[in-house]
Amino acid sequence: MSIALGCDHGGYGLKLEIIKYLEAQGIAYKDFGCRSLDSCDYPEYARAAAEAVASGECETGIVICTTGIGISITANKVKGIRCALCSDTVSARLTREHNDANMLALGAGIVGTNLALGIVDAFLHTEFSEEEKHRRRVTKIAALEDELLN
Ligand SMILES: O=P(O)(O)OC[C@H]1O[C@@H](O)[C@H](O)[C@@H]1O
Repeated sequence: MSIALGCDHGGYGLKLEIIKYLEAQGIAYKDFGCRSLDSCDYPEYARAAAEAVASGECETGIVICTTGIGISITANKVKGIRCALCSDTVSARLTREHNDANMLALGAGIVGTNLALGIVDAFLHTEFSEEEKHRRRVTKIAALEDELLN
C-alpha cells in the first residue's frame, strides 16, 4: 500500500503527524507537497495527490487543508477519485465500506491530531463492502463521470 499525501500550509503540521504515524506503521507514502508553512494554494497539491491515485501510482490518498473542504473539492475533480472529507472515525469507516472512497480529506483546523490519526487509521484499515448494493452505487458514480465529465 502506498499513500499519496497532499496539503497546503494549513494542513502541513497535521501532515507531518500523519507521516510519523505512517512510518511507525511501516506504510509507504509519497508526499506531493507542500513542504513548508508558507502560504500556498491547495488545488495544486490536491491535484498532484489525486492524479497519483487515479493513475494507480498510489493506492489511496490523504489530503489536508485548514477546513478540508477546498482540498476535497479539488481532489474530487479528478476522474476516478472519490475523496471523503471526514471529521469522525465512523464516517471514515463507512465511506470505505459504502463508497469505496479512495482518498481521505482532513481539516487540520477542525479535528485535533489524535482524532485525525484515528480517522486515518479507520480509513486505511477498512475494506470496501462487497455488498451488491454498494458496488452498484459506486458503479453508478463512475457511469455518471463517464456521461457528464468528458
Ligand atoms: O490560510 P489562509 O490562506 O487564510 O486560508 C486557507 C485555508 O482556508 C481554506 O480555504 C482552506 O482550508 C485553506 O487551508
